[in-house]
Amino acid sequence: MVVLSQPAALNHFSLIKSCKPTSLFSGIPVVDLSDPDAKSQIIKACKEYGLFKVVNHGVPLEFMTTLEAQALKFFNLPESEKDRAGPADPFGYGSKRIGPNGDVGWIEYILLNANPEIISHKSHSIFKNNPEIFRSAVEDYISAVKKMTCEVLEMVADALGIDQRNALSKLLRDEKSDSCFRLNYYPPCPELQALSGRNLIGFGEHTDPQIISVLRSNNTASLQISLKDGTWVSVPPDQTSFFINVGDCLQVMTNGRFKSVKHRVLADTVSSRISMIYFGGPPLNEKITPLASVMAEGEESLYKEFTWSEYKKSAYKSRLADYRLGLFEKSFGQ
Ligand SMILES: C=C1C[C@]23C[C@@]1(O)CC[C@H]2[C@@]12CC[C@H](O)[C@@](C)(C(=O)O1)[C@H]2[C@@H]3C(=O)O
Ligand SMILES: O=C(O)CCC(=O)C(=O)O
Ligand SMILES: [Fe+2]
Repeated sequence: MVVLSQPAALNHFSLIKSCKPTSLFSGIPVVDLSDPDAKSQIIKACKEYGLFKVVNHGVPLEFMTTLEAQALKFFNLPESEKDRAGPADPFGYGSKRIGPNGDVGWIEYILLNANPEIISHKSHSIFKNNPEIFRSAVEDYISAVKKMTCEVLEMVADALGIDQRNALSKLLRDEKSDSCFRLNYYPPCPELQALSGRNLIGFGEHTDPQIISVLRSNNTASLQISLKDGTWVSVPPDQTSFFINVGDCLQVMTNGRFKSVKHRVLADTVSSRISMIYFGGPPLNEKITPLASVMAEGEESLYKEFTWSEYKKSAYKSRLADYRLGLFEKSFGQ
């Protein structure tokens, strides 16, 4: 038997993986939201990649940099202080463990309900021991990103020929919208150098369960997506833009036309990564089913009927890399 020796910091085997070297992918679609043709470019990107970058998005740069600085301040606190805002069950501060079913990553994070009333609540566990400026940076950022996301969803609805332009955006604007927000911090891991050829998993491969996810990160090229042919490629970072990806619900609502993209993050030896992601989700009781106007005549839904609450419950019983939509697919011809 060959025993691989491993630095103590990495004594969790499932953090280490040998991933094929990836190249920086130059094909990520870039959509200028002020371009009159933006909506058709978005549709094309959602079908081909399930991910695109947006520029001219209207979110003030200052909101991104202020939140990044506040988040770094938090992640640089002593562990004992950060732990006062944990554990993540699912909301709160978490370290290494992702979700309730044994997934791990080289990561620290804060997961929050994105509802403005919950964030502004005085006794919020994350903010009660942290400066007020942190809370207001989160509030400003989420509200601007949510507005931009709703505009993008309105362009999507328009381009899909849906009568009601707000058919998708109203799910995020609903006061019962089950959206969440995540601040991820991936510390550098110098010990990784000793493990030549192997990689350290920051956030393992998965798809996002919600409708849409909007990510902003610092300048690290550690986010990867899986292309249609299964090849993993690295997403060239851009700290002034957003990367928007299709979630499982939007895949279902377009009856599989849009792809919920598989993605992951690998940690680095020298650079730390910080990312902030808004996950736009529907109210819990919302039925997730293909939108009538996207369906061709006689086309059947590829999926069984379910509510977001049912899907979410099932997602929280799954492991990160599981193909969660599989349980909800109709099996034809069997
Ligand atoms: C392992 C898990 C973590 C996760 C819930 C799950 O059981 C499966 C989906 C995971 C995910 C991925 C996207 C988002 O980061 C997230 C908040 C979500 O809604 O689904 C996480 C969940 C989590 O970290 O709690
Ligand atoms: O941190 C990142 O860049 C991506 C993390 C992610 O995919 C997630 O939180 O769902
Ligand atoms: Fe994700």
